[in-house]
Amino acid sequence: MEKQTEEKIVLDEIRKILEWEDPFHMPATCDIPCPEEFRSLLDEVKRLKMENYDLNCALESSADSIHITDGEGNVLRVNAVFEKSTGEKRENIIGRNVRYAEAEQIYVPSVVRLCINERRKLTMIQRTPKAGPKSDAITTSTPIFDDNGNIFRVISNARPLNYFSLIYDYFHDVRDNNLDSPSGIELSSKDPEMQSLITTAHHIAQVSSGVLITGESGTGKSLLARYIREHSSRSEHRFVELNCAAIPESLMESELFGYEAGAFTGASAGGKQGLIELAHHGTLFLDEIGDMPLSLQAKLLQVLQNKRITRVGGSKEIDVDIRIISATHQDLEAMIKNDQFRQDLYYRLNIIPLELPPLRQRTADIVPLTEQFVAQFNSNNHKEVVVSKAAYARLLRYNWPGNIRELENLMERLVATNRDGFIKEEDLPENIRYGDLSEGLAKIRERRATLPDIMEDLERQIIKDAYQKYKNSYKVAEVLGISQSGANRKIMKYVTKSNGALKKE
Ligand SMILES: Nc1ncnc2c1ncn2[C@@H]1O[C@H](COP(=O)(O)OP(=O)(O)OP(=O)(O)O)[C@@H](O)[C@H]1O
Repeated sequence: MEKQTEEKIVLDEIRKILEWEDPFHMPATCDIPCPEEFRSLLDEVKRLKMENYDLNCALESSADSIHITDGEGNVLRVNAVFEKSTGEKRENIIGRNVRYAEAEQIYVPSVVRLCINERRKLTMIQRTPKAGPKSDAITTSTPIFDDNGNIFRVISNARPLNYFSLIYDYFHDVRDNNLDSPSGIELSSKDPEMQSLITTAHHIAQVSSGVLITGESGTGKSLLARYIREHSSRSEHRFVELNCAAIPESLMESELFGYEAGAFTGASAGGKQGLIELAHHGTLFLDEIGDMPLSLQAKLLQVLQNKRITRVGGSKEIDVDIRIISATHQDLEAMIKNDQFRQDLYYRLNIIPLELPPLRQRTADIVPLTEQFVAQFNSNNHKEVVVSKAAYARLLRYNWPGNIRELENLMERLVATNRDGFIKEEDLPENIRYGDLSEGLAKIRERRATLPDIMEDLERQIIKDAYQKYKNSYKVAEVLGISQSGANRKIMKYVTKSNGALKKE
């Protein structure tokens, strides 16, 4: 056969394959009269057609909305879920730029646009004002680079937020207010000061400025740091934590900056990345920053200024992009006055100060937090313990020097050791039932109680306790060293009032 005729036959065949709608019944190529090399070309075209069919099926049957653009943000492809969730027909969006979609409120902000600007993979919540809040979706846009480092494609996939709430409901039975926290860090409060702090934390999560969290031990500084990270655009990247008080000074430098092979005796042969390097593009949480030695404070300041580090024993400078959240229970300003903390570093770290109030100033949160912990430990221990009203009253009066951690630990112990399903006043430790002298003094200082209030409180507890134990006023009088009539009067005052009539002795 003539070469030209052969080529025509093959070209016709290729056209047929490409136009074939039903991939399962593509034309057979074995009986086409042509040389072997052309036949294998036809087979390759068939294979590509089939592969394209598979990819289309994958795209169209994906549960996520899929959206593909070129490097300029011009939309090339979207799938059926995209059409369904945005209400936009594909022919209306394909060929247009993502800025059009933003201007038309189809999706805002365009994660593709931000991804092209920042030249990195981004995950963010993308709102869909035109289609309504039900279609707001968590969207990941991934840039694909060509050999010259230019963005060639941006592939985005999005899943509506209500999908995550379904999963949440499945595991937690009930929804609560904290679903906006993607990986489940919950921060809620009934205390107005704390509520405004949570709102601020939410807002400032988006910027990369340094945050300094202050507050007494156990107030939730680490939790707040994680919460900020979770709501930031860095949430896809690492959250690296260093407790400056928990690591010896001699190790802290290599821990933070890493080291090159053979930098010091005992250094591992291949060298090691430091925490700052590990946190590249992410968040570095420096807990107990007040314990960072002065020499390292100077080095940390350099990192913040130059955005570069050099490993211990190395000379190469490595670029780093980190956000630092630091926390302390110490008074850094006093430390600056005593030359224990560098003022210049303090200003760098403290661009956004967040002060966590102690639990004793967030009394509105004591009951909800107790309920939350009891529910959590009930579920861990397969129990259904509840807290009595009187016990709550005690918890509310206590000074909570150990803050939320103390409350959490106490509830863990009380639930685990509980036998009758009821946490009563007398199950609480003595310091909570009676308070201690310093608690009383603090209350007086803060004008939350007067001396007579505190004395009466103490007396009430002592009488109630003794009566509960001995069940009659004679014994109470004897044990407490008071007259029987005095004991009777006090029992009438403190026990009868709350318990109804005194039992006949
Ligand atoms: N708002 C909150 N809701 C529920 N649990 C909380 C809350 N805040 C703190 N906690 C819990 O209290 C405990 C102490 O919190 P965290 O470790 O964050 O405090 P901290 O201020 O960093 O303590 P430290 O100063 O000792 O490092 C943790 O177990 C944490 O999960």
